[in-house]
Amino acid sequence: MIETRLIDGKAFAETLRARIASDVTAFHAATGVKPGLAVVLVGEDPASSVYVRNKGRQTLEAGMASFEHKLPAETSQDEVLALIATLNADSSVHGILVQLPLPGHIDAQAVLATIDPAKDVDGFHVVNAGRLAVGLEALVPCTPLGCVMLLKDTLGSLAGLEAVVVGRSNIVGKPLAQLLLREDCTVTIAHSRTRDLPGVCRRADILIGAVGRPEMIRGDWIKPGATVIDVGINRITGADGKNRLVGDVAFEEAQGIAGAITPVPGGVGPMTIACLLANTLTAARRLVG
Ligand SMILES: NC(=O)C1=CN([C@@H]2O[C@H](COP(=O)(O)OP(=O)(O)OC[C@H]3O[C@@H](n4cnc5c(N)ncnc54)[C@H](OP(=O)(O)O)[C@@H]3O)[C@@H](O)[C@H]2O)C=CC1
Ligand SMILES: Nc1nc(=O)c2c([nH]1)NC[C@@H]1CN(c3ccc(C(=O)N[C@@H](CCC(=O)O)C(=O)O)cc3)C=[N+]21
Repeated sequence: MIETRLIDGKAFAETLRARIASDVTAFHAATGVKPGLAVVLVGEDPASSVYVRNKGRQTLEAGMASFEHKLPAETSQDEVLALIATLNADSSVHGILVQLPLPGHIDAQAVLATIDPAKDVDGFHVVNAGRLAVGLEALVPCTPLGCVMLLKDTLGSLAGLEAVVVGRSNIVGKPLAQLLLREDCTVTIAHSRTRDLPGVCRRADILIGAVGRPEMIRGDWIKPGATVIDVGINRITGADGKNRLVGDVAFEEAQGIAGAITPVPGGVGPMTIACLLANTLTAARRLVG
């Protein structure tokens, strides 16, 4: 039996936010500019509302300005594009985040393409995705960035390690695979058509769950001693009738097998917000020059 280490994303994120806050103070003193983050939320997704509220509070705590644009679900695509054009032109806004998913009548790719890549703190614009892919300086998606920070803190160098990323979305799986490649991992991206997923996962020194299926990754899919990063945020109703959050990994089963694992909540989620603030400061620095 292995003693499984808990990777405390919440504590790591608190330390990171404190460092960002002091960097913001120094940046403001040197330039007179307060970094500003604009968040655009279309419709009333309850999970998104929680995320937006947490982000807003932590943005202010970091000494940044927070601009929240909550639009009704029936807002037209043209209205959203017009708002983004206004934010692109607003010199007090250094970061723009459009909360996903958007309502079905809005083309998310068209919306993301309208964001000024220099203000694209989610790193979802094709310019930033392309720059990451070819190894140029880019704004990097927050969740993957947070995952790699936790991995490097836990393992030191990642060079040569076998990494398996389960999930290939543009917001998590694909950019995370790019970052792991940049860290010299040997990367496998698995998805819903992967054959023998348990066997593929068992090869991993670093196993990432980014699927969105509660506790799909079982204990016996984990190589003993592997480092497990659980990106999944799934709200389920427990046997007691109460709602709770679980990840994509069967956390209890992983105990005694994984070398280290992130919990849900308290793992990757808080890192996402901290990295969003870090990206906003980075964007402000580059925009102000
Ligand atoms: N902690 C955080 O900060 C964040 C957490 N999340 C959470 O991470 C999870 C993933 O999010 P996201 O990437 O947006 O999700 P998507 O739904 O966009 O992508 C899910 C991926 O998982 C794959 N998949 C689905 N079912 C299976 C299966 N049975 N076996 C293998 N692969 C499967 C899909 O494969 P295919 O492509 O073949 O369909 C797809 O590539 C969600 O729980 C989400 O809430 C997301 C963002 C931030
Ligand atoms: N444009 C865009 N960018 C995103 O980064 C983005 C998005 N859209 N849409 C939704 C997903 C999801 N997401 C989360 C971020 C933080 C927590 C988080 O802070 N979770 C905490 C608390 C969760 C709780 O208790 O409710 C935790 O896991 O400990 C969760 C989920 C970002 N996403």
